[in-house]
Amino acid sequence: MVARFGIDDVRPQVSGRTLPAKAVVGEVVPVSALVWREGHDAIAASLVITDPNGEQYSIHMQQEPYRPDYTHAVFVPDAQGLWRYRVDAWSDVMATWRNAVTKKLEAGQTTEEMANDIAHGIHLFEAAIAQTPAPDREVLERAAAALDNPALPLAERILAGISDEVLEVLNAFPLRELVTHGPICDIYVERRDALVNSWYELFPRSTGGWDDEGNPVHGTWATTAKALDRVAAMGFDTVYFPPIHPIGEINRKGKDNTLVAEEGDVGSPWAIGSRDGGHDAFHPQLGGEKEFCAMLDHAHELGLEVALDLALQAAPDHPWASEHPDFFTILEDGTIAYAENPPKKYQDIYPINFDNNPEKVYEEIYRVVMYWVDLGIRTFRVDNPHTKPVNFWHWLITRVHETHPDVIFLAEAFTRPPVMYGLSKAGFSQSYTHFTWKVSKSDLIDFAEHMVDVADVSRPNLFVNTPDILHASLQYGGPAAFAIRATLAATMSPLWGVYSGFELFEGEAVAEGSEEYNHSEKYELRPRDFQTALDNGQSLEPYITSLNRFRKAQSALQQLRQIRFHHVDNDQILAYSKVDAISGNAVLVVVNLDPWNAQEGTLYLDAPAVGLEYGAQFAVHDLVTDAYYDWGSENYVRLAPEVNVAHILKLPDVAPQKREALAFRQISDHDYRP
Ligand SMILES: O=P(O)(O)O[C@H]1O[C@H](CO)[C@@H](O[C@H]2O[C@H](CO)[C@@H](O)[C@H](O)[C@H]2O)[C@H](O)[C@H]1O
Repeated sequence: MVARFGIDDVRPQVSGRTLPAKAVVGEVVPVSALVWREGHDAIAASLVITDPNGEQYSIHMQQEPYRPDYTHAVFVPDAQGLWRYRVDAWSDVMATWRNAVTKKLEAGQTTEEMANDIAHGIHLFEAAIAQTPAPDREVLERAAAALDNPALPLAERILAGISDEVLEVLNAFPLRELVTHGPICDIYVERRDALVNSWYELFPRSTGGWDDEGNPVHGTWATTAKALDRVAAMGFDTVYFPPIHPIGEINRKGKDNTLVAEEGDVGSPWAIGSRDGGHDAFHPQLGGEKEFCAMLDHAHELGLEVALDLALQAAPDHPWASEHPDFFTILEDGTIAYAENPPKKYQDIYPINFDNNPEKVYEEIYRVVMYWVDLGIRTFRVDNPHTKPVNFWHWLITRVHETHPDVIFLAEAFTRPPVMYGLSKAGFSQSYTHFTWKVSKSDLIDFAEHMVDVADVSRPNLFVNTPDILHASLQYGGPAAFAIRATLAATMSPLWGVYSGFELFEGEAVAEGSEEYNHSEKYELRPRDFQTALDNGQSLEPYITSLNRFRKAQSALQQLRQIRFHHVDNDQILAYSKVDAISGNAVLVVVNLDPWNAQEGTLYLDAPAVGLEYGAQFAVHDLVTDAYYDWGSENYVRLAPEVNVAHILKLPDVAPQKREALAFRQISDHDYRP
């Protein structure tokens, strides 16, 4: 249906409004729309918000000065749950009148010539007064009285009706005619940790240290608890454990992914299930529920959240294989096919067939998830979600959120963008990304700008490494490469992650051209001596701790919806700023992407992008070195990797009146989606 006024390209909206957009509590959510009408009369728009309790309020939307069809507003949800919003367009009769009388006055028209305008204005004020509560009403009453006073000079009468004071009241209590409702859009608001969080991955079984002969000892929940102290001290928020369940013995993998395990090989923890139990059981050497809960209590005391792995597959000796053969695909020869993620082969696991007996499979997985939720787990890292049906994930996440809306699901979806974003749309709170493979300046810029573009749909968790991904830049870049990647991940996105060993600069691949670690922890115990490395000054721990501290102190680094790149005349130096539209906090990050050589250049600051005037002179504070510099629009920068790979500069806070505009991403005419 064609309505009275045009309301197009309303954002955010996801999949034709069939799914909610994403936000978290306290996040600045920009809403925009194209709002238009015929002729020259004024049109205005309101953002009508409904919170999860059904309370409604409305925000006046701003028109872009030179493109009046483009309107925007921001709002900040303050509670978890499903929010709704709508853009309403309406005839702004007061603005139409203001525009007419201003022009006529400027053209020198007389009181007689403007008699109809004055009479019309008085009627409009009467209508506005009738709907405006005291004390604001009195502002309008005074203006109406002046307008209606023939003893006053014409200019004085008109100016009383168009004063800033009157405008302010009319913005708060607009006089709307021909109100046209836009479509209703949903926004699902999660807790803040879904957006702002730093993750650390460790294998609990590797926390046992060594015996007297120097052989690794299998970790327990008690040794894991001890390991958490260091993780918390580095400022991480979430510690993620690969699967903690019994590991299959049939087809168990040996060291470095060999297909035959030797005596004593511990196997891959993703090969879940054995005679000791399946997805709701503990690996017997780690300890049972009581010990696990003690570890969990300790984590919570440290302010750490524990994330578990949800890997929906089964070792051939998983209880499901005998109790629920209908969970799997039986081949013509009666065997079950092992799993693959081409070209990788997972000979030690069976993939689940979600279509054989969906009701039973779905319920069993829900039961497993709720077992862990009931023990106090609120975050799951989901293994390979892109190899399972998306409608299953939507069902599972929605069902879990019905009783536990605070549960966060991170999708390990290293896959094609439509699949990655499809999973996010279906309900995943966060997603792994292709960040590990983005190393050049241009790739990083494209990647980061794209993150902002899809912020309504997907929250990227930038892991610098994983047990599967040791990128070549870390294999050949030396310690500075680790510092560079950590800086980028920790400052580009409010979510970042580190897999253990990164701080020790572990960078040896199993083979030339491979991204697999040598002596991969996926197949053997890997205790680490973090303290000696730290004592010898051979650890990235202090820098990682600083990065996490900066992230907590600088709210600009806690938002995903805004990033601006600044030109540097050197392809090895990347500069970007981030601004928090609520506090005005602004940070500029300058990174040397070359781990081996000092790089220098001139940085041309896009001053308005950080709320400054062109040509402004100001002081910046380098959080990394604690140095202060005087900066302007052109700045010499030099970064030597053996000293520092980056400046993380605190800029002057953005003035309150400029903040909202910076939060709002300008839609270009090219970007217009009819
Ligand atoms: O397939 P991805 O690259 O996304 O990797 C994830 O899932 C894998 C399968 O669960 C997992 O692979 C590891 O466990 C397998 C099962 O035990 C084993 O066969 C593989 O050799 C081992 O790498 C991978 O670690 C996980 O991140």
